[in-house]
Amino acid sequence: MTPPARTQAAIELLDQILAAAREGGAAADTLIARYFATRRYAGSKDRRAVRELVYSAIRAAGDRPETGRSAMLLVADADPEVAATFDGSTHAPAAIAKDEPRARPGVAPQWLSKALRASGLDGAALTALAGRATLDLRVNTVATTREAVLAALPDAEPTPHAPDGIRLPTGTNVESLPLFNEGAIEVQDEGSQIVGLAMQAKFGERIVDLCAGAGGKTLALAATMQNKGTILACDTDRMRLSRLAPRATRAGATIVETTLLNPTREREALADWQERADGVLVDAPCSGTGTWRRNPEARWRLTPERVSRLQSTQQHVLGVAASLVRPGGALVYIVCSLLDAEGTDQVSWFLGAHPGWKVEALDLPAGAKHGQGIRLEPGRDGTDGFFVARLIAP
Ligand SMILES: C[S@@+](CC[C@H](N)C(=O)[O-])C[C@H]1O[C@@H](n2cnc3c(N)ncnc32)[C@H](O)[C@@H]1O
Repeated sequence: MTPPARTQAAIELLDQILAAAREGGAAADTLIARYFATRRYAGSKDRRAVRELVYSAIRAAGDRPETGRSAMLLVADADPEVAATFDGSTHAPAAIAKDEPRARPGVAPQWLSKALRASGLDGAALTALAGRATLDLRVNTVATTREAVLAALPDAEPTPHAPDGIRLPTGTNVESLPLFNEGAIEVQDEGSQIVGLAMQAKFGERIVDLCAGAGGKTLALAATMQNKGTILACDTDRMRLSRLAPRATRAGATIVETTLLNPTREREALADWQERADGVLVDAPCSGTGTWRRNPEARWRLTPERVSRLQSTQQHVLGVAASLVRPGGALVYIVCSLLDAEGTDQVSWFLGAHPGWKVEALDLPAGAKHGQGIRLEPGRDGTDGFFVARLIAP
């Protein structure tokens, strides 16, 4: 593909991504994969270049743009080489017209930037939310050591904060590495590894991972527990939860059981666990404002109504979790969001609704105190954004 044809392909893809953001359709990565599945003439360099253009345009536009072209013009404004590809030739975008409208540049839609500022993020800390993510993995210490993995992977380096983390060059095909297939490594952002440490899971304990999804944090807990004890991994999403069992098998995490929950009827399925868990992890469904480095188009999908619905779900899940914790046991609340409405405010709500519970101070390898817990920020900590708090039952 010629450089102008790559720009045109990126514009077409952006139009599809915008439509999906408006209508709740597929994620950008899925749309990019589908686009190239039917365009065999595009080689790997073309795909990489188009993908890079698409993501640069997504990162540049704060509000959801009207058209893909208006977003790509932001990239052209910053890069003369891209501007030169708007030459009107065959398969190229039309020449840029004088005063042609651009998408609004910015970190996020205005209502969201305002809410993030009110949550204490401004300037570089705000801009970093839509920056670029590193490729981090967690070493499965049940199977091996970080030193052994670093010795086997010359391109890898230790992550700066997480004790079992390694970092690989972005774009590394992790699934093709023998260590991955042997269960020695799992892709997991360094921030996700760090907030999981707040559970302080110990050898032999009984832990519930209430919102386990495909088990990213479940597997880390199993490793911390040296694969001794019990972890009950639950979720309401059958598809996500079904991905956990094969991952656990690969990692040799034999202490993990799974339970599919019916939303609003979780307590029936968890009747045997009432007040019996040493710890309950609530990695709650959230707006994901801390993960825009990976899904920058998620900024265009969020609405105030959606945040408010998520807050209700978070409170509901926190209530279910509280009923499972034994007296003196711990509830760890995590969101990959930097909005106080989903983080520290939810802890305040919980303390008001559950008399006798106390917040316990956390000492984690990164992050800083924020309200009732600890916050990790992409700008300061180089991780995805997270809020985490640890609560102790009366
Ligand atoms: C942030 S994700 C979990 C990610 C996962 N813990 C990890 O480390 O990869 C939140 C999960 O909560 C689940 N969820 C939503 N409502 C729930 C409910 N009422 N009970 C349990 N899980 C729920 C979602 O399906 C989603 O998988």
